[in-house]
Amino acid sequence: MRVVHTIAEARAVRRALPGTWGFVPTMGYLHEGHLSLVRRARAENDRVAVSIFVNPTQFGPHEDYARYPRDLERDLRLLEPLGVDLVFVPSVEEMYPPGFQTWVIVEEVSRPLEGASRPGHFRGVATVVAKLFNILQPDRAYFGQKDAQQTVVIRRMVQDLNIPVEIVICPTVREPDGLAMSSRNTYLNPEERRAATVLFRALQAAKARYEAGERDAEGLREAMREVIRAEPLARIDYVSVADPETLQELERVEGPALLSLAVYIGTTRLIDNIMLP
Ligand SMILES: Nc1ncnc2c1ncn2[C@@H]1O[C@H](COP(=O)(O)OP(=O)(O)OP(=O)(O)O)[C@@H](O)[C@H]1O
Ligand SMILES: CC(C)(CO)[C@@H](O)C(=O)[O-]
Ligand code: BAL
Repeated sequence: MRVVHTIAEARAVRRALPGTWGFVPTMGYLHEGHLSLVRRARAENDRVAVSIFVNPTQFGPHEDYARYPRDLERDLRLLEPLGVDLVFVPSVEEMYPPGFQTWVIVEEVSRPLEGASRPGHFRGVATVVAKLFNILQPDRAYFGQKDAQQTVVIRRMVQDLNIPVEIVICPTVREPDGLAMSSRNTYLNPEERRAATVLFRALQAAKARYEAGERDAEGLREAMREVIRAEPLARIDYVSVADPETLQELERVEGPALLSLAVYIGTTRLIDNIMLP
């Protein structure tokens, strides 16, 4: 497993090792969700690259960039047994040298949901992912369904900019009590950790109402809100029942629907989603 910090070294390793390349972009502090992407990439490609980069341009000025958890040694220990060929760990200066001024903006699908709550977030995500694709030139890239809007934004970018990479979306890995794995779960104290199951419980409540015949999208949103309001440590940022491709809010659920939500547990903001039917 080669661990490199510069773009020149990453390109050299990529060029030296023949075969198909799978790529898993991450912000590190790896958990089983990330590792599931790496295993899938390992199974489907001759070579696997992982990037670890806490990308400052996708964080708002009042977000958690500075305190985002980082532990490179632990991450490398977790990756070593998985058969990863290349780990790319650039510095901020390597990715954004002085004079940097070019951005990738995916317009419509970046606007609602996470984009509305985190202005500029998807500009940062799309730009860094485009750069990583250009540097590593993977055949396939692996993303988690947990960040559902991110998968829509990246797919759109790849299609619109003719980037020759296949985007593979992998299922959300959960804790036994349903909480979606996230590096941000480490911010939760024990009481908040118990309360954090409210995201998955809210999604399940809406799903149950759908299965009981509810097709009014507002009825499904209300089912989520009821569960979250009953949890004193939780505060709703948004609940959504949207078209999975356009991400526009639905009035009626006649076909596939993306149920998603963002909830503050104390000061920690968590997201989750499921697809219907
Ligand atoms: N529970 C999960 N199951 C499957 N994939 C996941 C899970 N959590 C994160 N991923 C995916 O791993 C990739 C890297 O995500 P990232 O490093 O931001 O992890 P994270 O734990 O989601 O962090 P955050 O705390 O920022 O939400 C993304 O494609 C993301 O969707
Ligand atoms: C795709 C990504 C690594 C870009 O910084 C990030 O948004 C993430 O971890 O999901
Ligand atoms: N979408 C995962 C990375 C982030 O929250 O900034």
